[in-house]
Amino acid sequence: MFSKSFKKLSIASRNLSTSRQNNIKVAVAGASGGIGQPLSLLLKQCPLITELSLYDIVHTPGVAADLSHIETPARVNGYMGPDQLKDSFKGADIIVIPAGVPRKPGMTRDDLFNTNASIVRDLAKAAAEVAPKACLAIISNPVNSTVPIAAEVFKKAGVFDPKKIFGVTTLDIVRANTFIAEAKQLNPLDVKVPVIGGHSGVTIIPLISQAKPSVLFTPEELKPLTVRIQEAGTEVVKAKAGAGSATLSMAYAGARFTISLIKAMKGESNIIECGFVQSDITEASFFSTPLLLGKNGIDKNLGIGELSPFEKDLLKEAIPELKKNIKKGVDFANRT
Ligand SMILES: NC(=O)c1ccc[n+]([C@@H]2O[C@H](COP(=O)([O-])OP(=O)(O)OC[C@H]3O[C@@H](n4cnc5c(N)ncnc54)[C@H](O)[C@@H]3O)[C@@H](O)[C@H]2O)c1
Ligand SMILES: O=C(O)C[C@H](O)C(=O)O
Repeated sequence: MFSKSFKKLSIASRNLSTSRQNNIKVAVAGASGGIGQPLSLLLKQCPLITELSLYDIVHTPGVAADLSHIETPARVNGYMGPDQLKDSFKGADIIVIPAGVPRKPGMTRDDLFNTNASIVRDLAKAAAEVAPKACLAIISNPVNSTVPIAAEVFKKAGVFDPKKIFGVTTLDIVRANTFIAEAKQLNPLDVKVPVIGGHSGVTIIPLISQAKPSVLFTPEELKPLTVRIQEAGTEVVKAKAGAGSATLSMAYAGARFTISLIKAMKGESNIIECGFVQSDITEASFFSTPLLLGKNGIDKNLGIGELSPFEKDLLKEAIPELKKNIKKGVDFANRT
């Protein structure tokens, strides 16, 4: 009798200590927003997450109370306002940042710089202080500049690890997969298209020549398809007519990227996602490529592979714009 209950107890405590080792805390900054709320909902559904920390300058108590009733393991805590920022990030394994203003029709992503640069800088400062080993997944636009800002902040604090700061470009891949599946009548779940470069206009470079399964387009088809992928964000901004930009598809893409990071952290092999990271693959010091993810962020940058002549031209056009966007972010971080 005694030995049976002792056995039960020791199994229970073994399970508890395994689950302690397996704790994954994800913080979302901007959690009350158009992206933040559905992203937090999708993350709450992920059984691998044990703590979901929701930070925003408004409304997080309500969002957290609402999500906390969902019957999944993640404990949900809401934090509101700058006084609670560091508590929300403390101990996080991953910090996802969709904080900041979205575009309205007629605006470029770069037009968001004046507002969003300082928001990302301040969030990165807090992360560098209380969660320097966390992976950062930055969604806030302009991604081509906000990622270099966060990296500079981490460098200044002496805690920069280039394997752990990512700009989330997953939505570009999701769109490329969807549009190509539509064009070729394939199941979108079977299509995988790498999209490299950055996350705005001509810096978005879909590598359709590397699509899996392999697909063929005439030059007359390839050009408009590429432009549609590059301008898909604007397509949504126009359709929303002043009510913001992509939120639901971005929440899906952000959750996909975050859950891939978690799976890799937990030792699952062959987890590959594109991400905008510090890079020496091209002349641009930050560049998105397929990345093999591991226990500590990037295991290996998989590079750009063989480009078609059409894609080489896209790359040539993207580099000057990317370099300009990156410099703007770096200069801002060093000035302020
Ligand atoms: N990377 C991508 O592919 C991609 C896709 C879509 C949108 N975005 C970008 O994501 C950002 C957010 O878009 P959205 O539609 O969710 O906007 P939104 O306005 O609906 O939500 C933004 C949220 O950020 C919060 N916020 C503002 N300042 C903050 C601060 N200092 N700290 C914490 N939270 C703060 C706001 O209170 C709000 O809840 C925009 O910059 C948008 O351009 C990026
Ligand atoms: O287009 C935008 O402004 C938002 C986002 O970057 C997107 O690609 O949908």
